[in-house]
Amino acid sequence: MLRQPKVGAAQTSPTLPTPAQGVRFTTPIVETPGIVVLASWIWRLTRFLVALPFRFPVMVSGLSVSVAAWWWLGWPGLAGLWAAASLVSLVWWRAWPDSHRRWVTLRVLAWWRHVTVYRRHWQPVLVIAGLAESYQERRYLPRIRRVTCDTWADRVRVSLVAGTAPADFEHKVSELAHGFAAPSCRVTVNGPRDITLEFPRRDTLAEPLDAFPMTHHVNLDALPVGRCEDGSPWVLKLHGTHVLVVGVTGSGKGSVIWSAVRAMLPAVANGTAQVWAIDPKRMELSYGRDLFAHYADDGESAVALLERAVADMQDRAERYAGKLRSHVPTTDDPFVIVVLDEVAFLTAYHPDRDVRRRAENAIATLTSQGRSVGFAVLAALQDPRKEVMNLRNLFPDKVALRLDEASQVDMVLGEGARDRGANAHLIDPTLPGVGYVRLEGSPAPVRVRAAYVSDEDITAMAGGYESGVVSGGEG
Ligand SMILES: Nc1ncnc2c1ncn2[C@@H]1O[C@H](COP(=O)(O)OP(=O)(O)OP(=O)(O)O)[C@@H](O)[C@H]1O
Repeated sequence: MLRQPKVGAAQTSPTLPTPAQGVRFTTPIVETPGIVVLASWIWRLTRFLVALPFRFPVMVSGLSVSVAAWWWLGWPGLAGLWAAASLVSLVWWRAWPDSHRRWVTLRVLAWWRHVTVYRRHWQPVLVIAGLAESYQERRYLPRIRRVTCDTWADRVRVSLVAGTAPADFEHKVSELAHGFAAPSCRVTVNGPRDITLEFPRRDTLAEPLDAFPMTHHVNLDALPVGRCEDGSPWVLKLHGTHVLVVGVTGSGKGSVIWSAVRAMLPAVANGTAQVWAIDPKRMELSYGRDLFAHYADDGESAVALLERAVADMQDRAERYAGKLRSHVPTTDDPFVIVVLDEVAFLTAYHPDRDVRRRAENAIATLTSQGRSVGFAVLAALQDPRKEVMNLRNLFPDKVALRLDEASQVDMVLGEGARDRGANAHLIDPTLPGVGYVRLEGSPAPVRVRAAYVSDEDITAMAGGYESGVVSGGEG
């Protein structure tokens, strides 16, 4: 029989564990004398005033000079000083706009955003988002160390409360973005208890990008295919890797594939690269058929193409064995990129089991052995689930365009990508070509948009590469 507890034998409080002993010693409550409270306020004010010139040197010196001018020269002196400062700023802005933007405009903007947005809304947003911590009935908030601005985003450097982790912020990026009225939020870890929150001020990728001009220059390790959110070029490495582009229908997978093919054209034209294309939908790649060394559009011919690529790759590997450790594209041994539109057609949807099995074997062999001998696969896929495509981990580089479900983000970009702000499932359907990638050397996903290669561009490309080249231009 269960023992009934005696009335009053075990007293528990909701916040403290059950005491081990019957007699409890507690700290007496002592009222703080008024003089101590006052002294602490005076100390804090003095500390603030002493730190002010170090924290805001330009603002404090500007204010001090203005007060001095008013004190010694009166109102006309102050007006003259401000007129002279405005004139200098105007000349500076006209003559050296970049340095003016860096040293004046963006700094004033950062100060303004610090005061009117981040400091003002910091406490309510963090408390409501659940990022304020409580300990012994006191509330602790992460502290804003600094706000900086560049042309497109605000960066808020934050000191974390001891005992919390950057992951707490990574899980709340959506709340933070909405809380500070930004289109998105990204968390970067700088060091222990030191993170930066990046809030874009506007969507820099809202406008479609035209296809880049064709040039004579090509770098297979960095093909320009679009633009990153910060305005820098988005470059795709194809030589020495394999790339999987995932996105729902209409998300713009074709623009990534065509931008890559377009950027490769100089190498295709001089014979140091070949594009082998598989186009089960017969819509996406058939337009530029003349550009491809080999082309297949049904299950049998697609598998034959893949098996031929495997045979050529193995032949090359045999020739290189013991002599060469990496591939350099030449006309005898060109770089071969196998472009596979809707790879699931071959690996999951084709009615013939034998075709599915042979295709899967060939893709697995190419992706696991092709890198060092100059064979790469660039594949597009709509549904990243394992049942549909169980080879996705053989692709070292992946691009997540608009996806159906939140859970698919980590399937494509790897564990933790969604927590770090890669909200591919929330991409606006009116922005095809927008997606997230993980760039080399950085765990944080970057938002990108592929350039749009129109049907006319493809016709021009297929019609003759030389006629479309912009001489000397950069792609
Ligand atoms: N980068 C882009 N910029 C602007 N518009 C684009 C871009 N990419 C695609 N579009 C537009 O979106 C439409 C659908 O794109 P696309 O056919 O490439 O998508 P998809 O992902 O390949 O779809 P599916 O899987 O059905 O073939 C295109 O017809 C084009 O109008």
